Amino acid sequence: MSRLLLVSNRLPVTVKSDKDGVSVVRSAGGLATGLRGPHERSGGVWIGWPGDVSRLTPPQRASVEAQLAELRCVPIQLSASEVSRYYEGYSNQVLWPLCHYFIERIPRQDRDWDVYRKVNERFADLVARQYQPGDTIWVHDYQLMLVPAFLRARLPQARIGYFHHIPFPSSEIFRSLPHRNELVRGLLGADLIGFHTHTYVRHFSSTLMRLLGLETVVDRVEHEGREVRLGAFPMGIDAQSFENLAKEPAVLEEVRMHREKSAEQRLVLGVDRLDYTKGIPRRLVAVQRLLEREPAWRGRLRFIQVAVPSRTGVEDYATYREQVDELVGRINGLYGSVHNVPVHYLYRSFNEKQLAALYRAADVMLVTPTRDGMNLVAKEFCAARPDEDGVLVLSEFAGAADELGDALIVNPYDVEGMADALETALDMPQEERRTRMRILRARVKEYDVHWWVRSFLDTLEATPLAPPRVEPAGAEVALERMRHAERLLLLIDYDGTLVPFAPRPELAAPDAALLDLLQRLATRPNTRVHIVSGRTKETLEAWLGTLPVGLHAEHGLWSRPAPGQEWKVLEGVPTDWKALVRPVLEAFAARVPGALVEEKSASLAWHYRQVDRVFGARQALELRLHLGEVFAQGPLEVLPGDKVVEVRARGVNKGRVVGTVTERMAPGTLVVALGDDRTDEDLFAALPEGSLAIHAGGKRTRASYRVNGPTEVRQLLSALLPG
Ligand SMILES: O=P(O)(O)OC[C@H]1O[C@H](O[C@H]2O[C@H](CO)[C@@H](O)[C@H](O)[C@H]2O)[C@H](O)[C@@H](O)[C@@H]1O
Ligand SMILES: O=c1ccn([C@@H]2O[C@H](COP(=O)(O)OP(=O)(O)O)[C@@H](O)[C@H]2O)c(=O)[nH]1
Repeated sequence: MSRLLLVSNRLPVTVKSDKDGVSVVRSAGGLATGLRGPHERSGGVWIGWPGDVSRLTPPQRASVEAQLAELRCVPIQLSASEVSRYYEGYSNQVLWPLCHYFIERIPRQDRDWDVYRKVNERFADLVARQYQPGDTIWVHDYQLMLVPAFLRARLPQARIGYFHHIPFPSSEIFRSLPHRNELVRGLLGADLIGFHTHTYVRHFSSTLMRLLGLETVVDRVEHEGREVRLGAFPMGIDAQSFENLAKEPAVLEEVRMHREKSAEQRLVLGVDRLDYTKGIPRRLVAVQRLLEREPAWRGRLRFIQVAVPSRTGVEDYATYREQVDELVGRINGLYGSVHNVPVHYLYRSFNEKQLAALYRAADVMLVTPTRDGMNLVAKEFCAARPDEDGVLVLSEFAGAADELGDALIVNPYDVEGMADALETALDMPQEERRTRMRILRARVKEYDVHWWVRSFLDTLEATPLAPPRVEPAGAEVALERMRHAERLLLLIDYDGTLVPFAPRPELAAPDAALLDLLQRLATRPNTRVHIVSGRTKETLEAWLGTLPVGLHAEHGLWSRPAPGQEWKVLEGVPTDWKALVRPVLEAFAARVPGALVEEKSASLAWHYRQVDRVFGARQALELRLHLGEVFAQGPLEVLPGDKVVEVRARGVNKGRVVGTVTERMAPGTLVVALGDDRTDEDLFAALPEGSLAIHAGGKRTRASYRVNGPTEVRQLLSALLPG
């Protein structure tokens, strides 16, 4: 088992200071419990912020550090201003509302981005200092979205996982963020990116497509020559511990007291941080609605709402608190009596034991956030019900709803519907309560926090490590070999390699500098140049025909080895299929604005560069599936290219060119191939041993060298020329 380096904003500890000195106490939460075992067993460390220790004296600080080291925790020191801008500012006032669909709550000026970025970089520096080869790094949550990419730059070979604990919103929401691309690229530094639900994975995939044009194939995305995996790992709780608590005599005694106080009443419970995502006001209004429309429930219902103070330094939370206070007052004013009030509002935090007692005492648990990444309270309630009683009313917008379908699922925006669900829950026959609770408990107990940790780490361990990436120094090495070769044979692709992509195929004509470069290369001593392209022979002839280079069109179907010579075609390549395929491509072009069909002598291409990214990618996939089904065993190949789907006769590929041009090659010739897309991989695969393959771009490739697109290709080729 490799050492596990855990990285989170907060360390799983609390630093307490009193008259007896300072002590570092472990946190009780489920996440800390679930991760502690693997972390300690692996001999790894946990890196994060220990909280504000600025008021401690130097000896107290030394004591804290020693205690942290004992717990295998490595603290990062954050100044008060960093906490206020990176944590309270960017994390909690920008990313939090954004991911929970509250864009209107984001401040108009985003002043804290720079600090967020800087603190993320500091985290990465600290992790890199702790890292030893073979370690596994697991970064947690939205406060640290840039850390994976910062780490990847520092530790190209490291195994890095990231888990997003809050919702990942629809791409339509995410794209409203000014620094959206940096954040998404930050996550892509990881080998595995985990979310609670498939919906969040789907949102992240479409964000990748919309913002960066990256396509997810099943659960994989290619980015900068690496494969990044995405997955849904619904987080669980320490179910056994809640069950045990709920059976403890002291807890059962507390349960008895809760129930005794409301012997004639039904107990309804809500437990949340006081956060605007938790849907507390609408929940209160739903309770009010039930009392309003069903007088029989008045005096017979006791709603305990625990609201844990949270982010009290952020203004929105203070306003929200006032709103909740006011509502509670209004409902109690309306439906309270001298003997009791319907809403018991407790603005404070409870420990797990006290919570277990409340959970076990409740008849109905209301968990109705408007958005929630998972919601652990819902799961804790089930775990704390070994009596198989109690009804869970759960918002469809909590991640937990994907797993807990046997709860009463409600839309938290539909107040009337919530009042109905509350009434259904209160009236539910015992047998139904038991059946539902049994199923809920089975799920919560099996897929607990230990399962979650294991399944994420197992997937991360099974993810192939990023292949060693040849950075620009690699191109330097290639250049040295080219310079020292006795003879050079250059096989160069055109679009995406020598010229950048243009909106339409006919707009990618060579510029004067490129023509000059190719002319000078082709007349360099002992150097031969061949252009190997998917283009038609007419286009290559028109654009490059006067140069002293070999031309190979339509992926090697046509070849013209030198100027003045005849174009030769591969014999026996069928073209009769075009009449069948053309109408299909045309139909797809007609329904996809911006798409176009290009006809070549023995192939057809469906282009979608000018189509909306997400729609284009989907249609391209549909077209490929459709053609694949129709022509499954036929004489055709359907090739995905760069914003193009090409259909051509099977067996015609750029690899064929290699055989003909190297046939009478003089000894001491170094063959060098340069290309950017899938069709160039055929060329690379066919190269004789000892050749150089250079990929231009960020895709996965069999080439051993990589440069960054046409500008760097041209620089590399120019460096072969004198002066
Ligand atoms: O083998 P290549 O030389 O790389 O040619 C591949 C295809 O290139 C052309 O399409 C691509 O370039 C166009 C101009 O920049 C761009 O508009 C299009 O989106 C790209 O896919 C060409 O039209 C195809 O026939 C070639 O097969
Ligand atoms: O008085 C309280 C109320 C809640 N919690 C804990 O806080 C966590 C809340 O997690 P959840 O996923 O429900 O919501 P979050 O607060 O993370 O948005 C749960 O584990 C609760 O047991 C607590 O310790 N004391």
